[in-house]
Amino acid sequence: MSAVNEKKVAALEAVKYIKSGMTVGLGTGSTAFFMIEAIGEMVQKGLKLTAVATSDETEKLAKKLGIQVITLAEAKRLDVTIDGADEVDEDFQLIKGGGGALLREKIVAHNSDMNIIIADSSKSVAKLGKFKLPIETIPFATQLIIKELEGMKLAPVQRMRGTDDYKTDENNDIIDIDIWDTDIKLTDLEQLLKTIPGIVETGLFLTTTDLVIIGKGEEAVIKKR
Ligand SMILES: O=C[C@H](O)[C@H](O)[C@H](O)COP(=O)(O)O
Repeated sequence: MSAVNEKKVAALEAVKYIKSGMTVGLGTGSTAFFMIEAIGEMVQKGLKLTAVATSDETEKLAKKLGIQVITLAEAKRLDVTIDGADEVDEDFQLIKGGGGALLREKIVAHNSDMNIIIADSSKSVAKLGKFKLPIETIPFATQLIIKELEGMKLAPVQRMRGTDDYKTDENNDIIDIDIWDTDIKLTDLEQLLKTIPGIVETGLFLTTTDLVIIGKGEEAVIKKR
């Protein structure tokens, strides 16, 4: 079965956790797309909910499908957030941010009572780091941060869109780094990166995930923390 179908299988399983009256965090990306589409159909059929979007792209899609989008400040707290991931390991640790939405995604995850990650089977890994870890940086500091990360042997590469610097929804830069060979523990690496002024957030989501739903063939494999 194709990755696209596995994404859909996982998404359709995840939306079963949504109940009427909930405030739902909507993730970003090609897997989250199927979840948002399914929620749109549920809303069309009369389900009442409010949603907080993790990116401009998601907000646009949700509104188009008739989902009521509110701000995080209005929501105050979310019942459940459903989002994709670039990699997920057996300890519910993730790399996210392949689509550049990691900052708002991490804020929304932090403010949710439950976080469900949906992914196709290719995202499930024994060890994180084949996927380059995105980190979001303030443009003022980006070039110096790149130098610092080079010194840490993390092979930083600034993300580009054509010939321009890639910009996030918060108008920041993304640097993708290679953590595969690092012997620093992920929790220590996260802490270390966050001590560098100008690094706003990293794509390491180490503690927020409660439930992982992997589409494997026609089946949805559910893993609870
Ligand atoms: O910035 C993007 C998000 O973290 C996505 O959830 C992640 O990149 C996975 O995206 P996709 O479902 O398209 O593989």
